[in-house]
Amino acid sequence: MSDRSTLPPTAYSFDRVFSCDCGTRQVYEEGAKEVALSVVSGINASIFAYGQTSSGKTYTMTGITGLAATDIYGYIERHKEREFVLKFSAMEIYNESVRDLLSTDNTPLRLLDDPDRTTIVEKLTEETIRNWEHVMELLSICEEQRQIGETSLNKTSSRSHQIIRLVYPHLIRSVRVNSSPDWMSASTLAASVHFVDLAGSERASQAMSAGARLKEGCHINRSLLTLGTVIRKLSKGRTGHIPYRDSKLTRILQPSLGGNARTAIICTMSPARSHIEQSRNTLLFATCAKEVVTSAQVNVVMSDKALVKHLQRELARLEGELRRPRAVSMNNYAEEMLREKDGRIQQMENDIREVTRQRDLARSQLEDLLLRTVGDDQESSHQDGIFRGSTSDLPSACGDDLSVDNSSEILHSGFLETISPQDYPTEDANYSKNRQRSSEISSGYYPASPQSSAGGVSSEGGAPTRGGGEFLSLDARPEMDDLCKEVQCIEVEEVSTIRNERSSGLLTSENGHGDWNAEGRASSSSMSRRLSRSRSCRAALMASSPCPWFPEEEQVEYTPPGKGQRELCDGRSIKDAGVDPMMSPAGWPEEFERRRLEIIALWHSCNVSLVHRTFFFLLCKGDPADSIYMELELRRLSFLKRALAGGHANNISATQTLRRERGMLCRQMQRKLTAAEREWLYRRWGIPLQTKQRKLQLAHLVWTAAGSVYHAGESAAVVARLVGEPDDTTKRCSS
Ligand SMILES: Nc1ncnc2c1ncn2[C@@H]1O[C@H](COP(=O)(O)OP(=O)(O)OP(=O)(O)O)[C@@H](O)[C@H]1O
Repeated sequence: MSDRSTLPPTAYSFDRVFSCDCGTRQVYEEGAKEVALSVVSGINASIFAYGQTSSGKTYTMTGITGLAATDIYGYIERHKEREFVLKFSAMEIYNESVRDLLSTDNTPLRLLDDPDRTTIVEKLTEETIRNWEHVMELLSICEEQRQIGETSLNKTSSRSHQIIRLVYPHLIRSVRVNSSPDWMSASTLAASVHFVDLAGSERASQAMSAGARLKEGCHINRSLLTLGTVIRKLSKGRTGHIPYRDSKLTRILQPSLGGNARTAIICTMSPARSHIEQSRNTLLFATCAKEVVTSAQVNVVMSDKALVKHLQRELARLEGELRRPRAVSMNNYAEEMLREKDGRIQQMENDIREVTRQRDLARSQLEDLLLRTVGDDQESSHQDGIFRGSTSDLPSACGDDLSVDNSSEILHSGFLETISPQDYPTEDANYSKNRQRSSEISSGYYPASPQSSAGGVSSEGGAPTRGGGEFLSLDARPEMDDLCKEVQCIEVEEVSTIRNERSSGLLTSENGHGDWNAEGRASSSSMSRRLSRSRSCRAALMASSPCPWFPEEEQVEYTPPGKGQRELCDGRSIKDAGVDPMMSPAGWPEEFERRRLEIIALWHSCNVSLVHRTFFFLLCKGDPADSIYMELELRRLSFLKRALAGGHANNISATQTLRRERGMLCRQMQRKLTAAEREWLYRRWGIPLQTKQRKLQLAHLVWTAAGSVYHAGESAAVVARLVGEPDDTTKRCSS
């Protein structure tokens, strides 16, 4: 008794079952066409015929191959937009040798493995199809070339496995590949369809083979046995080793059996009762084959050029994606930076415009002021017969009407006369007197310190001469000019002209204290304005200082801005001239002190020229009109400070200039001061007389305290003494 579980099933189910009288076309249409035409979509296809000898495999496959080829070619004809190449090749596996059916050369072909795990039949002929007739011609060639032999069952029994392959690479434009978001402008699909007519699967005994036929049968059965094993294993789920390589048939058909292909297996059977065993085997084979699952997919093949193009596009896309988030943030950052820069540039432009406007305004006011004061002075000199008077003459001869030139000169002569060797601190009486005097004079400017009064102005001191009051020697001038470059110059041609005019009697002073008028206003447009002169205007240019080197009369007397006195030299009101109209007269002294301290601190931090500091300091003494110049200076220095902080200005250069300037001061001490004067200065500045580098020390002491008005005044006095001369002072004090 046999075990029921080992018995073959009595019923089988398949996709299609065709009867004996069913035509090949129907088999093709219902069982093979769809699979065969997969190739035009880029999917590999395989159609097998399996069955015992003489069951009609060759008959069926010949028909199906022809019909499929016709349909494929027809499809190509209907789709002219596709560039295609249809290639035809055919081989047979006879006695485990692969032979090219399109070649007369019977040399067995080698099988090679390629990296895609497919098997390549080396040197297999591939015919490019020209037309449908060409396909038919090639099919007939294959039929003729195939090994056939007579068996007991089939006079023309196929003794080999025939594989006809149609390779269908074709170019398709605008297809979407692998659900990629990018449409490829062109892609090449490459697929092939195999038409496999297997040799008969009968047993040798049944075929009653002998001799050569028996040998053939052994090989045939070996291949079919391997095929059956592969199919059976694949039907169980691809676990374990699949023995594709055990036969050439399974090696070549590997992609069609369980890989990337749609496969149709047509099993043929003989209705004869005598073949029931073979029929059952065929049914079992078919049942297993039905369980095999393949993984067919569209095969996209690109040319190197297309591939490079595609990869470049893909690379650009990925780079773009990578860059996009950063680009967005970078763009935001860059935009923010640009906005900030634009804002700064705008601010700087506004500052420059404002500073330029105020500079021009101040310059014109100063020029007017100079015209008036110079004229005043010259007129006074003419009237009193004093062109460059001594300090002793000043109170009586000039009174309030000191000109800039004379005041500057007096500044120097006052120093030399006042700080004459006999007046030096060795003269204790004068020293004490001067201390007292200086304290009085320096009200509002200097702290009452012993030093501030040391060597004070000897306004009561007789009639000193101008001994030693020489100006810079010629060889020192270029150096000075160089160092004073940044001090803006007032062009004094006009002043000279006026001097000439005045000397010819065009301008006269009405009195020593009151207003000036221009008698020649009709002949001189520049002088046509009635120039009102106030003590405040004069003070703006007076080199007055609490320093003891300057006479008492030179000290600026603070004039609170008020009605009638808030008028500038050119007759404009302070408001018109840019002075803060909101500034109350009462608040100006405090504001003046605040601004002056601020300016001194900025000079220090910006390494501003000592000469510039000196003249500015000496010029701005608290007159309300000074607010213009001080505001201008503040803006200029603030701008410079920002530029230095931002690296837009050369601080090193400024430092070097400052160092050279101090060197110049050191040399000027030797040139312009007597030994006694120098000694007095050393004592005053606390420099031991035994020190070797006394002059250098002093030069490096001036203008070094950023927060002391007193120190600034002392420094200004020293520098003015060393570098100043009337004309230079006038020229360089535009700011
Ligand atoms: N459906 C059919 N209609 C008419 N004749 C058929 C049909 N199928 C097969 N034949 C005929 O049967 C004979 C054997 O067929 P075929 O050669 O195709 O068998 P086979 O399975 O290929 O045999 P083998 O394995 O020995 O090559 C042939 O003469 C063929 O013309």
